[in-house]
Parts: sequence; structure tokens; C-alpha cells
Amino acid sequence: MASVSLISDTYPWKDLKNHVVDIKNTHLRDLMNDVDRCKTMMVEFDGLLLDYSRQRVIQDTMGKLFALAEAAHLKEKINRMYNGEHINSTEDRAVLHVALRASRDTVINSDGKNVVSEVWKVLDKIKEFTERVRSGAWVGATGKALKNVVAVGIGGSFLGPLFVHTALQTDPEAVASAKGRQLRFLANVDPIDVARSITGLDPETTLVVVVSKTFTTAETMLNARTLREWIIAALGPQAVAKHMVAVSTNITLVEKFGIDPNNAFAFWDWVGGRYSVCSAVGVLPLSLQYGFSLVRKFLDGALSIDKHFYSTPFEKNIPVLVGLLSVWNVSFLGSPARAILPYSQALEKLAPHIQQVSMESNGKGVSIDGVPLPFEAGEIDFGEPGTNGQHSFYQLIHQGRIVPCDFIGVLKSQQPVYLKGETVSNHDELMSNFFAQPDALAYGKTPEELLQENVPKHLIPHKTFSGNRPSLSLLLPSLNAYNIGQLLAIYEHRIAVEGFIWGINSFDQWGVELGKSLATRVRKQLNLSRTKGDPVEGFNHSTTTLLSKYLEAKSSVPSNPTTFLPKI
Ligand SMILES: O=P(O)(O)OC[C@H]1O[C@H](O)[C@H](O)[C@@H](O)[C@@H]1O
Repeated sequence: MASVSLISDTYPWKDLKNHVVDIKNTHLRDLMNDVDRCKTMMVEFDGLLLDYSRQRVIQDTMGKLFALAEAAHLKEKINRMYNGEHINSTEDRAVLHVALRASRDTVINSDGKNVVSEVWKVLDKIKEFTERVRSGAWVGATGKALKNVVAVGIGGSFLGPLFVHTALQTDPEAVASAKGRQLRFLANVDPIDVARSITGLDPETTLVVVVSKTFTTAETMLNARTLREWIIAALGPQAVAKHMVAVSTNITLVEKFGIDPNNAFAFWDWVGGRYSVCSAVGVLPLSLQYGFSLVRKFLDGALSIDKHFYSTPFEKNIPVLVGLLSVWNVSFLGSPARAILPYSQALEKLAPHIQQVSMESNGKGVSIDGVPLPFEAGEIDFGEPGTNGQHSFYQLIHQGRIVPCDFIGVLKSQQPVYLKGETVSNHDELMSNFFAQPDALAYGKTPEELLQENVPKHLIPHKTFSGNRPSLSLLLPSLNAYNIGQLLAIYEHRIAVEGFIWGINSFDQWGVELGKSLATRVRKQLNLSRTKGDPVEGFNHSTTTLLSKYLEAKSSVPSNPTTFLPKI
């Protein structure tokens, strides 16, 4: 591959920069009238429909974006990812989350090994273990079946599984398979999160799954020790073997912690934390809750998109199209943010998950070769399910800053409701908003229209909407496990496309390290001050003042140094 150090030095990038002025002279109100244009901006695949006609693009723009993809060697980069090459160069690792959902007979070699057979060894182990737990063949220390699971983990070891669990929770098939069972998550090191995660649970019927790629993450390890105490206090130390299992790449540390390595479920350094929901990180807790066969459907949905992403020409390739459009919005039209607006409460945890996938992947300041970027990469992702967001931040989206929006709608509700005498079903009511909002953003409202509506003159500036605000709409057939897998993979690959175009390494995360190392110093100070009365030293005036105030309150120190757990 010819080496291009910065994409911004290429002709297609400069061509797109020059093209911005053409687009600034258009308005979505007019672009939407061009039916031929709109027809080219609809893509259907495997039950999904993507409509990007409300993006600020014309066909010419798309041609230029495809040229940009070529200049960035997008296809070669996708191939290198699927071929198991070490594209995460700063950590010298392959990036193979696609192998996690591959079918059993697929061969993907990385570092001389077929990783797919490794994946299936763990999948088979998860299937066998979760069937034993769910059937009651595996029992706790007092002989009772384990009905409840607390998954302890943070970041990528938490957000993806939480998203999928929340999305499945109201799916009828998932409801049936989860009957009588509970799945909870413990992520924050805040003891309040400990209290919440165990409230109402009995250690006798609870299985704790400690999820950590490294098995060194401070928050997770303290939370794991806390729940270990909770189990030991109730059932004695021998109960740990029956009530705690682990998911990690570091089986040695799992064993050191006191968890039987036979009850550890492996994954590999070629699975990035934020891309790990399809490994044991997500598959184990989700299979405990919903059964392995339902979770396999989720993996199959992701696999369908993996194949589509790999083999479909860019013009019809959903992750490529949405990725290129994001680059267009961020790097050329200057939008720093993206709103993720699912019109389904089941997708309420989509935005928090995508925040990590996107912002940890693409929040970078240098190219993959370490050259400072002369442009901003990455974007700020946020979102809320519609219609809740409409009663909150949509004001800014309509009349304040320009934020490209992803509208995600579902044809069939997981939980339909219709009340006799109502004009429409409850889902139709929700979806009325899904269909109306993108047009409101695109078309706006002109002063002339307001005058015709007899709006008082002094209110006209306040009620004017400039419109011309871009969005895309994605329609899913329903929200079953398969569709949830599709949605996940679309975002994962979209974010990879953005990073490939920007020429950054989307698979490392050095930026999270600094805060962690500074916390170590503070922890040491707190310990010395609490146990020896040492004064706060070596911090700036601000931190010294804040730390001293915190220490004065003595709120969280017991008078005698014995373990205590939440009293909720
Ligand atoms: O799974 P773990 O090793 O415990 O890591 C949990 C999280 O730790 C860090 O914050 C990383 O930046 C995340 O990418 C990772 O998901």
C-alpha cells in the first residue's frame, strides 16, 4: 500500500474542502424535492432500510467521498482488519472482533493460528456452563440454583453487555427465556453502585461474573473484592468457587484472585475492550440470562453486517456510507457532535455504549504514524430515546447548534399497545415523531410561512427555524436479538471507517491513562492521611484545599478497621 501520511494532504480531501461552498449554497428543502436524488440515497439490506437523503450531500458529494475512501485505502484497511493483521500498531495487535461472530467453519488466521476455532471453544464452554446454571444442575454453596447474576466490569466490560441486555429485556422471546432470572451490572467504584447492585439479592442464589480484559482495572477489582466479601460473609470462603466466575484475557490473575480457572472464560488481546460484547464479556452474562441460543441470534445479526461490510460495494455498504457521511459532517461541515436518537426505549443504552466505541476509538490527536493531525478527528456522541429527547435537548438541535442526527426507528414494537378509541396505537404515536422530526430539522420554518399563519411579528424571529439540519434515518424490522446484533455491528464498523479515513489508530486508548496514574497519587495520600494523620502534600493549591476538606469530613472511615458492606 502506498503510504500517505495525512489524508488532508490528498487531492480528494482538498476537493471536498472546495466542494463545501457548493453545498453551502443548497438547502435540504430543495434537495428533498429532487426525487431522483433521494432515490439514490436509500439502501436496503437484510430487512434494514437506510435513508440518507436528509444529509447535506448531492450525488457529486458522494462521488467525492468515495474518492476520499480510495485515497485513504479504505478497502485495503478493511481487508487488513479481516485478515488479522496487526492494524492496532501502537499495541502491536490484530483487531478481530469480527472473528467473534464468525461461523464455526470459518478460518481467520492471525499470528499463525485460526482464531475462529479458539472462539468456538469458548462459545461451547459458555453454552455448556450456562445450560448447567440455568437448568439448576450447577448449584450454589447451599444447594440452591443460581437465579441471579451480577456482572462486575467497567468500560468495554460493561457498556456493550448493558446495551444488549437493556435492548433484549422487553423482547418477547427474551422475556420468556429470562423468566425468574435477573441480570444486574456493577460498574462504578462508587459504593452506592455496590448497594444498588445487590439490593434485594440473596448471595445463596447469586452468581457473580467478574469481567475484565486485563483483570487489573482498579474499579473492577475493588468491586470484585467487595462482592467476594459479600458472598464470604454470608456463605463462608468455600462458597467463592460456586458463586464467582470470571471473563478475562489474563487467566493467571483470575486464579490469583481465587476464582477456579476452570470457571474462567477467555478472550484475547485482539479483542478491544469496547469491541468485546460479542466475546465472553457479553456472551456469558447474556447467555446466563437469556440462554445461549438467543445470544447466538444476536451474534448472527452482527455476522450478517460483518459480511455486508466486507463484500458490498461502497455505494450500497451501510457502515461505509454512514462512516463517510460522518467524516463529511465532522471534517468538512464542521459539526463536532452526533446525536443518536433511537425511537425505542429498548435502545436507551445505545448512546452510552456508542459513546465509548466512538469517542475512545476516534478521540485522537495524531495520525497512526504519530503525526499531529491538522484537523479535528472524532465526534461527541450523545443521545436519548425519542420522544424523551424531544422534551429536552432537541431545542438546541432545532434552533441552536447544528448536530447531525441518527434517527433509529423500528417497524414493529416489542410490546405493542393499542387503546380502543385512540387515533393510533402507542407505537404509531411514537413513530409519528420519528417520521416528523427529520423533516422539521431539514425544512425548518420560514418567516413567510409564519406570517401566513398570523404569528405576531415580534415572535417571528423566535419561531423561525432555519432548517437545513442533516439527519439520517435507519429503520429496523423489529428489535429482536438478531436486529440488535445488526445495529451494534453497523456502529462498530462505521466508527472503524471514520478512523480509517482520518488515518488514525481507532483501536488504542492511551488518552485514558493519565487520569488513572494521577489517581494513584491521591489514593496514596488518602491512605497516609487516614492512617497516619499525614498532612496533604505535593498537590497544587486547589487539590490540596479540596483534599483537606474531604479528609476533614472523615465520612467514609470506620472507627475500627473492620469490613462493612452497604446497609440497604
Ligand atoms: O476490561 P478491563 O481490562 O477491566 O478494562 C475496562 C476499561 O478500562 C479502560 O478504561 C479502557 O480505556 C477501556 O477501554 C476498558 O474497556
